[in-house]
Amino acid sequence: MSKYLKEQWAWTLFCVFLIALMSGSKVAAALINTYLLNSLISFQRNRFLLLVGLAILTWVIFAFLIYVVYSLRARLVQKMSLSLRHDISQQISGLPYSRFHAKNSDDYSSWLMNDVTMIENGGFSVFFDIISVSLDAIFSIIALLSFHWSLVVLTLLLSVVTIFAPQLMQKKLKKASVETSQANENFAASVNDTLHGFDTLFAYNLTQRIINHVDKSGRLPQTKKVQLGRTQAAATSIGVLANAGSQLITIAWTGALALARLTPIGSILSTGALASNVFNGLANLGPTLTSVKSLNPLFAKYHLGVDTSLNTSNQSTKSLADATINLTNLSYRYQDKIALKPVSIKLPLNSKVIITGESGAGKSTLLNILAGKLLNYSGSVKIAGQELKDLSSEQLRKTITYVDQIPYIFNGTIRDNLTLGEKFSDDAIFQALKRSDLFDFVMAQKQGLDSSVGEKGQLFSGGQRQRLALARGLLRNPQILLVDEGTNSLKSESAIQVEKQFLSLQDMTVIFVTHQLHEEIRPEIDQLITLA
Ligand SMILES: Nc1ncnc2c1ncn2[C@@H]1O[C@H](COP(=O)(O)OP(=O)(O)OP(=O)(O)O)[C@@H](O)[C@H]1O
Repeated sequence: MSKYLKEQWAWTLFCVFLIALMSGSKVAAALINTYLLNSLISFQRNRFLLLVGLAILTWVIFAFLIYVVYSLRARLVQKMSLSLRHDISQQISGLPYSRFHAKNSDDYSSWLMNDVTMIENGGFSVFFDIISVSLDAIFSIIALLSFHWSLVVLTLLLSVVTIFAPQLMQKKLKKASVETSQANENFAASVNDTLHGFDTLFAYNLTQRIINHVDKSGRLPQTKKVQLGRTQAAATSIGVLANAGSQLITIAWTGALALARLTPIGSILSTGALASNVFNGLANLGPTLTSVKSLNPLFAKYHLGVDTSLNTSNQSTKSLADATINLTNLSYRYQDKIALKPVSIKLPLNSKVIITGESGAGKSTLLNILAGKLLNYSGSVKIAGQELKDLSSEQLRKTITYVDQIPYIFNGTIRDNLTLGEKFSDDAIFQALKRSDLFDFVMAQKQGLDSSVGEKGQLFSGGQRQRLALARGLLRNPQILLVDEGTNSLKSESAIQVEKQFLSLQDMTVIFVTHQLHEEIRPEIDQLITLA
């Protein structure tokens, strides 16, 4: 966490300075009360009026500082959260393919949303709370010392009672909050399950089940929350009782000191409040420090050991000159399961290759290896004479483009989905759309390239989504284009047309995986590989 505080060190220091002023003015206001009463007792009217004015001024300054400190805190916390999110996303984006998929993508979203919110509330914000309560306690101790040393000793002794009294409920509180959190998790899982099944329930005219389910599964978390609320209320009552009792004892002791003429009588108005600052400060310090420390495992979780500078290392970033592919005894296994039996094939530059085979024969596995997703293969894959494992990821991306079997369509415009944020001219985009037979459809849209595709491309048909993904690949004009079942959603006639277009691409090696070989494209094929 210190990394993020250090990044904002100048503003953080300024904020700490303002918090010190805030604590100082709070304690000063309490001290003014002492002198107010003293001036009344000795009938000093002018001094009394002056002190009333000073008290008002101090409270106005205090209120103004609260506004400034809390606004600045909010800005600083947001800046730190932004930086933390940036670091986490940098770690995620630097993950190799297999490491990324070792986790569910929901886990990563949870890091970026839930965990960052937890750190924001339980770490960054709490840091300023710790400073604030500590300074309140320090200034109050100094003020008490100015009255009589015994008040400091008494306050510290009473602090022990105030700190430990609410802890009588600690065990019960812990149990109640674990049970509530568990009940919430179960509720969320159960609601998600029902909502994900909306289509099925709709098909059977049973969407009413959603209401019953939400009502029923929502009851337990409610009960647990009420229990938690009751335990929290009991802990608060005990805390308030201990605090008020301790304040009364302090006031009584101040009275005794005043009777013995050891402190001014007016101090009776301020020692209670000053002692309360110390009780609260010390009572809050322990739990807040624990809350900050409990975040350490979260920070450790994001350190995935990924060298995010890898992509910009001095490895070559040029595409390969002659992207001939040579596979020698290439095989792959998932743990003890063979996914691809050994194959040895040479695929010359610009050749048009179709890979077929039974389901499960390893067609997608072979493409995934060529796309650089599965690097722990056995045997050898050489591209332009270089082992695939040794190529930089940038070099690989510039040479090879992979079009997925189930392409992901982002919720944006047609242009966004094609360019993925990179710069391409409209002409290049149109060319790619023509090659994937989607040009006429896009032009018929009201806003052309800037028309929305809807969430996960739902405004497009399955075949159109696939053609959009093919156009995305073609736009990069790679030397090697890998297409996994790229036309399986298209009608036979359209599929043949798109496949022919692919196979006619002069300056590109095209490796096409398909279940169904259309006889019409056979003459265009240079190599037909059947995996067994
Ligand atoms: N992530 C994985 N973990 C374990 N086994 C896997 C994994 N992915 C694929 N396999 C297995 O590897 C074998 C080859 O799978 P692959 O997807 O390459 O076959 P395919 O020929 O493309 O099949 P299809 O034509 O049905 O898509 C299959 O037996 C499959 O069950």
